[in-house]
This record gives sequence, C-alpha cells and structure tokens, in this order.
Amino acid sequence: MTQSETLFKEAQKYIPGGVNSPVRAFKGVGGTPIFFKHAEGAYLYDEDNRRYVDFIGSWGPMILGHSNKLIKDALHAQVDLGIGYGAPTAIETAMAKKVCELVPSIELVRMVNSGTEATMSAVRLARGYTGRDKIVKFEGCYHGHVDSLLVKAGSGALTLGVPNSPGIPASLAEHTLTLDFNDIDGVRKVFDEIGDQIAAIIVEPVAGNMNCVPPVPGFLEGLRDVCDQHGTVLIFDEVMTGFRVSLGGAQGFYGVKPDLTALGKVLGGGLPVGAFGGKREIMEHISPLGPVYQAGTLSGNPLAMAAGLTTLNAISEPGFHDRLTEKTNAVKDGFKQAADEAGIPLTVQSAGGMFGFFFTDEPSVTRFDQVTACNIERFKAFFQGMLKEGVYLAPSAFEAGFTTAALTDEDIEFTINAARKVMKTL
Ligand SMILES: Cc1ncc(COP(=O)(O)O)c(C=O)c1O
Ligand SMILES: N[C@H](C=O)CCC(=O)O
Repeated sequence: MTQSETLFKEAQKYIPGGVNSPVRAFKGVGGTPIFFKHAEGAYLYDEDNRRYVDFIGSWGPMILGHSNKLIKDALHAQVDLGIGYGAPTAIETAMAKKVCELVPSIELVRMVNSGTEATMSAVRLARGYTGRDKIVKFEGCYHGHVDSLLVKAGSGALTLGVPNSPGIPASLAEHTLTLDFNDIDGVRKVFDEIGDQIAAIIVEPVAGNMNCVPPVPGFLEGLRDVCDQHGTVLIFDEVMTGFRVSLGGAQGFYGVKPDLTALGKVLGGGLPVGAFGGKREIMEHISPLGPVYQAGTLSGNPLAMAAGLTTLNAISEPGFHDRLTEKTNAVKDGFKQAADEAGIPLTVQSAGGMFGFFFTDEPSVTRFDQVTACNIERFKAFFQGMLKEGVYLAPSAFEAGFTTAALTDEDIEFTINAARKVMKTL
C-alpha cells in the first residue's frame, strides 16, 4: 500500500469520504487521492516522496507557485505582530485600495472568508437592492455551495452527478432560473417575459467549473445590455478568473463592467479569502451603511490580508500576465501537438492563466451540452497516465487547470513529453 492509500483509509474513518471538499476524492477519475506533505515552486511532493508538476495550484490561489518567499516572509512578519484582532487594521484598507485600483468597476469592497461567501453576499445584496427575488445563473457554472446557486451547478456537483443538491428547499430553488451559457438570445427571451422580476444575473465570465469555456463574442456585452435595460444587477463571479485571466480579471480582459464582482482564490494568496464589491451606490446598501446584513468573525484577518496583498503586489509587476499567458499557451500547444501526433481528437482552450482540454472532435467548445458530450473515459485514462508520469492535473473533466509563475520551460517540456507518452496509450 502507498502512504496515500493508508492515509486515505484512515481519513475515511473520521471525514465524510475522507476529504474536506468533494472533488479531491478522485471520484471523477477513480483511484486513491494523493496525500501531499510538501510543496515548493511548481511542484507538489506526496507522502511517498513522489514529485508532481502541479497544474492546480490549490485550485487557483497559488499563482506565484508554492511556498513563495515573499508570501512566507509577509506571513511570518504578520504572525509576529499578531494573528488577528477582530477589529479594523491598516492592511485591510491597503488591500481594499489595491483591489479597487486593479478592478475599476469596484468602488467599495468587503472582505469575506471564501468564494462561497462572496457570491452568497453579492446575491443577497442584489436582492436587497432591487427588492426582487429571482436570479439567473447558467448551467454548468459553479458559484460555491450557496443554496440559491447550487442549481444545475458545475464543479464537484457536476462531477458527482448532483447538480441540484438535496437540502435546498424547492421554494428557494424556484427563484433561480438556469439558462444556457453563451446563449444571449435565450437570456433576452426570458428577460422580455419577466425581466422586471429578476434581481441579478450571476455568471462566471470564463466558465471554469465545466472545464474551461470562454465567452463567445457578444455574450458578456449582451448580459450587460440586458441588465441595463431591466434594472437587473450584473454579477461577475471572478472567484476563479480574478487576477488570473488578466490583472484586471476577465472584466479587464473582455472590457465589460459588471455592477458587482465576487472574488476569491488569488486574492488570498493561498489563505481563505473572498471579497465582493462593485458600484458604490449598490455597495452602500450593505451593513453598517445600509440594511442588507453581512458579517464575519475572521473577515479581513491580517494573515489573509498579508498573503493576499503580497500576491496582488507581486502580480502587478509589468509583464506578469503576459508571461503567465505564454506559459499557458506553451502547455496548450504542447497538449494539442501531443494529441495530434497520437491521432487523438483534442480541443484545448484557455484564458490567461487558466486552461482546459476536451477529448472531442469539436473544434471549439462553447456550450454545456458539448462539454458533457466529451469522451470522459479518455479523460480519466489521460489523467491517470499523467499522474503516473508525475504531472498533477485537476481530477475531473469538468475543472479548469491553472498555470503558475513558478513553472519553468523545463517543467513545461517535462509535461509535454509526458503528454506525448500518455496520448499514445489512449
Ligand atoms: C467561480 C467560482 N465561484 C465560487 C467558488 C467558491 O469558492 P470557495 O470554494 O472559496 O467557497 C469557486 C470555487 O470553489 C469558483 O470556482
Ligand atoms: N471547482 C472548485 C473551485 O473552483 C474546486 C474546488 C473545490 O470545490 O474543492
């Protein structure tokens, strides 16, 4: 037995399914999840001392790579000052200022502890602001495990076949309308009928929880237009895309301004952080300025702020995202070439520092039904083959992959050589 197998057996005695978040259980690919004990730069090291080139980066936050010295130093310095005070600190304001500078649609921002809290609070605010109950989301998009948003959801909910989770009252779910991602005509049709009842549209501007599906030209612009016409709040869930697709997130990359934005992942530099922010006029409805209640014992805690602000400063270095995108493109082109050489139909898509690959004949994947029609068995075999070769990809065909600044040319070459070898076995 490997150490991971032993540890997984023990974990299952005390933790549901042996994991603290479902996708980690490897149910989407089979086999035993790998237990890690150490990470450095582009690499993860498991309990059996095997090294893996990591393309998950703790599900996105580790954009600088693991155990980054700048972040470790910032954390050590903050620990010496105190771990948390439950009261205002200067670093929270510095963080909020930085977020507002990097994401110009955000005029006021509130820190929370996870992406889930960020989207949950943004939806509550949109409902409180408009006085309407209904919200629109898109099939295959995942916005955390928020009751109103776990309807036809992506990520682990899709991987495990429970996109509509039990435990959510029908009387709540009926306020969530789920439409097709990238279908602006479908959105317009619904808004023509009941637009005046819809509080918010929430969307992942690049869908990263049904693999990686960028918006088709006109989709995000169309959402902006529909929301303007109907007094509906447009929420971009940039928990995954924020500071990753570009320094200004997907909204900076595609040039469409939402009313509210949910952030997480990169924002916390690896610590548990989320945030929501946007137009001053809307954000002023949040407590204590306004009546929409929202709070958090550990919100804005100084350790998370130190790791997050250090990350945001580091990625603000000129050219950071160009270099990250180059790395992503090299991986993307390498996977495609490896597949072509082996005669395996593959489509690879990306946006900045995120990517996804689909075992399909379709030249591009823009719709949810195309995602689910892909060859999942081939994905599983590829995943397992790459794992054996020492490359750690997301353990589900419905998750995006992430590149980090720590990836070297040699790591990318190593990964592409592994892909060449594995593609030939599929
Ligand atoms: C787009 C998106 N929104 C929200 C979330 C929820 O974030 P968290 O897992 O930090 O609660 C995630 C990831 O889980 C995500 O990818
Ligand atoms: N797709 C999820 C977040 O982006 C994966 C993280 C998780 O749910 O554990």
